[in-house]
Amino acid sequence: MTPPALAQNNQYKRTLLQLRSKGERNLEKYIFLSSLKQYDEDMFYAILMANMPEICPLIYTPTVGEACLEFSHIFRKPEGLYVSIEDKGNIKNILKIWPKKAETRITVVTDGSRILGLGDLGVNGMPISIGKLSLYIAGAGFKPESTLPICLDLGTNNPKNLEDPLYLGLRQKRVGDAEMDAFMDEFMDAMAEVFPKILVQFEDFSTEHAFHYLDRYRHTAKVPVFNDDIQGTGAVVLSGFVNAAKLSSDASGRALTDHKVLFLGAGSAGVGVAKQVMSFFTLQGMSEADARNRIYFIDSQGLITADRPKLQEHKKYFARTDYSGPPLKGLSEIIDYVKPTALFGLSTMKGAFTQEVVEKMAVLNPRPIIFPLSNPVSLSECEFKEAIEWTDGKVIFASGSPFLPYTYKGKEYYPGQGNNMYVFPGIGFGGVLAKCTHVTNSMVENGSLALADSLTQEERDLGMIYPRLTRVREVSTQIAARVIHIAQEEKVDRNNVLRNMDDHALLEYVQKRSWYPSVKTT
Ligand SMILES: NC(=O)c1ccc[n+]([C@@H]2O[C@H](COP(=O)([O-])OP(=O)(O)OC[C@H]3O[C@@H](n4cnc5c(N)ncnc54)[C@H](O)[C@@H]3O)[C@@H](O)[C@H]2O)c1
Ligand SMILES: O=C(O)C[C@H](O)C(=O)O
Ligand SMILES: [Mg+2]
Repeated sequence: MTPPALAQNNQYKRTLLQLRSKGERNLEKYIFLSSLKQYDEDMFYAILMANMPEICPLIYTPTVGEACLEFSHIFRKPEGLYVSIEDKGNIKNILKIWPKKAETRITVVTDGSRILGLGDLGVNGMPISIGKLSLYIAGAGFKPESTLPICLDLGTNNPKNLEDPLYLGLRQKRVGDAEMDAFMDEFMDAMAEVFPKILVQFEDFSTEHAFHYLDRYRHTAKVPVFNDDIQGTGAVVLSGFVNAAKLSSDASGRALTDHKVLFLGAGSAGVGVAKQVMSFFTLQGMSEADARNRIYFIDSQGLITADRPKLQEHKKYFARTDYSGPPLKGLSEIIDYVKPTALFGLSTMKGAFTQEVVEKMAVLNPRPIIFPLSNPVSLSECEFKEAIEWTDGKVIFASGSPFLPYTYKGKEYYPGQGNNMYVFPGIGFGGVLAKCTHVTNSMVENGSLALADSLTQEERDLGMIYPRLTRVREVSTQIAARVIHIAQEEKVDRNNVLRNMDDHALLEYVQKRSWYPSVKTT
């Protein structure tokens, strides 16, 4: 008989106590949880799932950013697969080393070149792939053995890495584009051969490569592919905007079609979000051109206009053709010109939403929508507390990284977390269960709308625009079911068993296929 002191529930409480005894030392908590995952996976997921708001920021954003910065120093044991440029010509054999080939269904692949807003971290980006896959398991119900974290080592341009004697990756500068293309083509072919049932999520590639490889593979690869920073972020922000715009319009009396969105930051995330946010307008009957017209972009040089010489390809679509005055540079003057109802930050510029900027938004709008989405929290364009105080509690807020609720003038306010973690687990799970051949735009868009619809009345009454993190499994199930439905409509599904199921039956099917840890937490 198990002695009472070793009963599973006590071991759960004991492990939590050990974790919490580390106080504010979040990186140590990350290391503790990472070791726990390696020696008692069930306990790790039980703790994560039962304490999502507390543990998620430790294994994911923002602490995962610290873990990446320190990865070559805190590394204990490999948890994923590294594929290096030196493996070129032999990638298939490297992939075959992975022990659980038959079970593998989902991978997160990064090349470490743009980790959160922290820049090129090389193979120190591996914790991003690991953290995202932990959320695929806890958030959606993938079986742990079906997940494969991958970090590609194509060199690094970060001098800190190159000088660090403990750096785990290749000590060389990044290879050029032609060499990278050839490597990626071989890698993608090998992935399809070794893991024919896999769905590939690209993560934290630098902006040009993020767009390039999504375009290159999304229609042609033999396995389904999506880019989380472009499409996942687009989906999560569209969802938050759908709910925020209604709240804002209720206060202002403005039509939903009158919203205007100003973006600070025109990288893969900003442009990905804008493309998705366009469907907010087109779903209300606006033309593509009119929807695009509701969106303005600022990059490091100011308002993006079409007459700017040498404009990067991914910025051209949203470049304004209706402004011809002297270049507008400062955020504050651009707000005066645009008069936006919503301000989104994907700029990696800490504090860019200053008091002046936020107050201006509150003068223009009875309920301004302000989303500082840059990660980790140290790069957030503004803090929740600031946004509440500077708008006298009127702001509709979502940030990329988590903030705590804040009490202002006796009322408690809840920040939204506009982080792709709310959607990628459900989109991936739906895609894999449907055995989809491709991840289509409509699957992503509907995943987003399912998230927007998932708010409970209690959450709506509190003015929330995203569901509570404690409900992420339930919400991912709804997203996954909707994604399967759309995959069927678009005929990219291959799972005949699901074809005749109605929405209720699909939801039940997804629930039944979700994995849970066996450890009891209560
Ligand atoms: N919330 C989420 O779920 C989520 C998802 C993806 C990315 N992000 C975050 O978005 C940020 C951007 O990611 P990215 O891939 O687009 O990176 P990126 O580096 O390609 O883009 C940054 C953009 O910000 C602009 N910028 C830089 N300095 C500026 C300044 N002073 N003024 C105005 N614009 C400036 C750049 O010109 C560029 O257009 C990162 O912090 C990332 O963590 C958040
Ligand atoms: O990793 C995150 O927290 C979100 C996003 O994918 C990012 O790159 O910032
Ligand atoms: Mg990312």
